[in-house]
Order: sequence, then structure tokens, then C-alpha cells
Amino acid sequence: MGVIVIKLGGSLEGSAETAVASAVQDALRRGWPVVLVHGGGPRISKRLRDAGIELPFVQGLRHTTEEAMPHVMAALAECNRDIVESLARHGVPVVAFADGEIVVAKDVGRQRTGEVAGVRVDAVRQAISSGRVPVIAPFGRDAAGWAYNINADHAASHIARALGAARLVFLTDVPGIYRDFKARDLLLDTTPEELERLLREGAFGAGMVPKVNAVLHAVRHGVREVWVVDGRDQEAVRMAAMGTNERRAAGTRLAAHIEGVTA
Ligand SMILES: Nc1ncnc2c1ncn2[C@@H]1O[C@H](COP(=O)(O)OP(=O)(O)O)[C@@H](O)[C@H]1O
Ligand SMILES: CC(=O)N[C@@H](CCC(=O)OP(=O)(O)O)C(=O)O
Repeated sequence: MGVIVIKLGGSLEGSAETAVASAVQDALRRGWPVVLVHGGGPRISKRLRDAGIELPFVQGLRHTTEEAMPHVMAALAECNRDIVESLARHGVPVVAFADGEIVVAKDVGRQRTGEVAGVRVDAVRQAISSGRVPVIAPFGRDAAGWAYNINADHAASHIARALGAARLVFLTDVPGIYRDFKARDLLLDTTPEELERLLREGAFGAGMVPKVNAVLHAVRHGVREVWVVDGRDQEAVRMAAMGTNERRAAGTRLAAHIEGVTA
């Protein structure tokens, strides 16, 4: 059994830790390593508002200026600390990576909004091999140490790919990916082709665009099963993290072995 990567959406604002702790403990008991990557969009927005900084989103990505970057890092460090403390209280052995030390970032000409150039897997593997759960903030640094704001869904899919993860689970504040948001028409098992068509048709609003791209990236690079589920739904979190043969109508799944995904 390979690694399970769980991405904790900032939209959940601390409401998923109990469900996550329980699923993580189950996984560790069975000898399955877990890696957590978290977001923090709402906390970043609040900090920037308080500082009087307004930044646009382009395709779901925050266009981050030099002036904004210290606020982004501070907000993410705060999220990281809260998650680490909460999981530790639940008895989960954790190790914090809150300073951009795992994601290698690259400048893509959008000021401090960067993309993933690589992942420092050795540090993650070392934490895993000592039986602990890495909790990773998504921003990254380039070779010179400059920090870049990176979407947490993108960071999670690159980390899952770099670790050769067996499963990647996105926890968010909706039950999964809606085919039609207004009609709350939920995708259960889906395919890359279907997600790409829906992307082209504009079915996804702000936060869902980077998430769907991250789902596609992961499954096209060897992650065999990717889920998007509601982090507040304990059963859905368990089902996604542990795998299931009893499919409940909660959560979107894209599974290579079910759909015969081709790269
Ligand atoms: N088609 C869609 N299906 C599901 N959610 C969607 C869709 N389009 C837009 N969304 C929005 O995406 C949000 C989740 O993305 P985001 O806010 O980035 O969450 P997170 O912080 O959990 O990554 C949902 O709260 C929902 O409002
Ligand atoms: C470049 C970019 O958009 N970075 C994100 C990083 C946090 C994030 O992705 O948090 P969620 O998972 O809560 O959305 C941002 O500034 O909001």
C-alpha cells in the first residue's frame, strides 16, 4: 500500500480535523503512511483585507504581489499551526512543514504567484519513515530562497505525484464536484474526458477550476485514485481515505483502475 495524500481545503476553516484525525489514525494502524497538505484561502483573504491589500483571482489563482507575500506566508503558517495543534490533540503524530521547504517553486512571470517546479521528497519520506504525518503548507521557494504563492490543490497533486501516492483526497466544503452547480448535480465516478469537457463548458466556478486541474494532473501522472469529498462528512472522509467497495452516493471519484484512464 502506497502513501495517502489528503488536501485540507481552507474553506473548511478547522471543521474537518476530527474526521481527518480519525481517518488518519485508521490508516496509520494499517501501516499506510499519510501526508497532509493544507490550503488557507479565506484566512489569506482576511489578512490581506486587514492590511488594505486587494488582489484579483485569475482562473482561481490569486495574483500575488511582493507586498502581499509576507501576509500570505503568515496566514498559511497560522493555518499550519492550528492543524498541527488540533491533530496532535487528537493523538496524531505530526511534523510541520510551514516554511516553503517542501515545494520547489518557479517564477512564471506573474509576480509572486508561482508554479510547482519540484518537490523535496526526501524530507517528506524521512518524516513518513519515522511514523509521523507531515503537515505541509503549500507555498514554495525557488533555488535562491524567494517565496511564491502556490495554489494548495496544485501543490497537493504534485506532492502526490512525486511520492507515487496510491490515493489523493481533496477535502472541501461541498460534497464533491457538481456537473451542474445550480442543480446540485453531483459527479460520482467520473473520467478525465468528462472533467475536461465540463472545464471547457465553464461548469466550474472559482475554487473548483484549480481543483479539477489538480485532479486531472494527479491521475494522469500515476495516482490511481483521486477523490473530492466534504471534509465535514466523517463517513465520506473515511470512505475516500481508506478506499471502499461499498460506494455511497457521497463524493466524486476518478479512479484509474475503474475508468481505464490513459495518460
Ligand atoms: N461545479 C462545482 N462543483 C462544486 N463546487 C464548485 C463548483 N463550482 C464552483 N464551486 C465552488 O468551489 C468551492 C470549493 O473550492 P474552494 O473554495 O477553493 O475550496 P477549498 O478551500 O476547499 O479548496 C465550493 O465551495 C463551491 O462553491
Ligand atoms: C496562488 C493561489 O491562489 N494560492 C492560494 C493558496 C491557498 C489555497 O490554495 O487555499 P485553498 O485550498 O483554501 O483554496 C491563495 O492565495 O488562496
